[in-house]
Amino acid sequence: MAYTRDQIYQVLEELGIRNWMRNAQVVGNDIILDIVSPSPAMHERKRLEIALKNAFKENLPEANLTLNISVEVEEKNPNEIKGSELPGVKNIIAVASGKGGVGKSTVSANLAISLANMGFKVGVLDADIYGPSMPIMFDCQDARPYSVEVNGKTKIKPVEAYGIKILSIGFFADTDQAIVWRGPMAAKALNQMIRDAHWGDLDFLLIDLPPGTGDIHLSIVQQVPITGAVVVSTPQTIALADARKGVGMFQMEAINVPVLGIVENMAYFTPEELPNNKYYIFGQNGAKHLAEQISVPFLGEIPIVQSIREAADVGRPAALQEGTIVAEVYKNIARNTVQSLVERNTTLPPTEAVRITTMAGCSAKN
Ligand SMILES: Nc1ncnc2c1ncn2[C@@H]1O[C@H](COP(=O)(O)OP(=O)(O)OP(=O)(O)O)[C@@H](O)[C@H]1O
Repeated sequence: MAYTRDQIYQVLEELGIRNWMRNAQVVGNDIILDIVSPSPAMHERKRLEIALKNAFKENLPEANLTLNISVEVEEKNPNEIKGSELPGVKNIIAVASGKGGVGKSTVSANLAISLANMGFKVGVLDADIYGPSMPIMFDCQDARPYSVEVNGKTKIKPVEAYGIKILSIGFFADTDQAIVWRGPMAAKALNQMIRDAHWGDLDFLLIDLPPGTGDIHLSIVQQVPITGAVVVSTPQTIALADARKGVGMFQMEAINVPVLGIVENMAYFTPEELPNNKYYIFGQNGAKHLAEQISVPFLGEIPIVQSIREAADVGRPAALQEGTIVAEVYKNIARNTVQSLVERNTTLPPTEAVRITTMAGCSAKN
């Protein structure tokens, strides 16, 4: 069987690394590929090699593949924004955690509501392919996104709940199906949700990432120009170790996404009958200290509150209950996030930063 160049491009396209190819020679089944890795790190080149071999084995099973992977590190502007911009979307914030179950999705949902309460136009992309929770948290499990014609192209119209535009893999595939997807397939589905969506005008698109530091993360940071990342952790030592890795991933030379800050979730518990008592179940100030140690902003702490869990389960994020202590806590984190973002945006064209400055009532520190 003779493979074509187009088939090779297709495989690279699906992996999101089409532009890393420098040369391809195809003679019948023999394929020789020259690929450049943007990272000099050995383990990343190894990971790239494995991903390529697996993808070719799956898509072009007869191919005799020879891979020449070299390193080509671009000179980077520290404030560079990667990927092509999403039309109408001004800031893209990735919400990440190293460890699973620390409350990343709950923080994403409530941060979205708090930003909307501040007057921003907000969207949420649930990229947690293996455990999409936004449909439940926004009480729209049964919703299905419509398609709309935009400039002659068919686009996906995000579902809307509480004024937030939402897209989740949960709207398209049942969770069991999504779980068995391999990296490139999941990445492709995500890319489609990002690129083929008609988000309209958004001040913020929050991307709720899966826990950990894996292929999905790499794929997203390559596909979209992420303005900054928020990392969520509990104060517990094992969660902090993973949060540190999460921050490290964004700060890697090849990824280079500014970290807007760390949020400490489940910081303490206060029983209703003892409102002045604080019990530091997972340890005290762990995430705050981590933020200080690695010199990233600390965005705030969220206590363990039963109503936060209940609100998530009934699909009405707790931040919607304006005037409550919980809503204030999230509002404070939203303000600190915007503040951090404004500081990050000072190096972008002034109109962007000025616009956000005016709307949030926050200003950049000089
Ligand atoms: N501050 C809080 N107080 C009480 N319960 C909370 C709080 N934050 C999160 N929870 C609850 O903890 C559980 C885990 O939260 P969530 O699903 O947001 O975590 P996650 O980090 O996104 O998980 P995953 O690893 O599955 O993506 C949920 O039941 C949620 O309702």
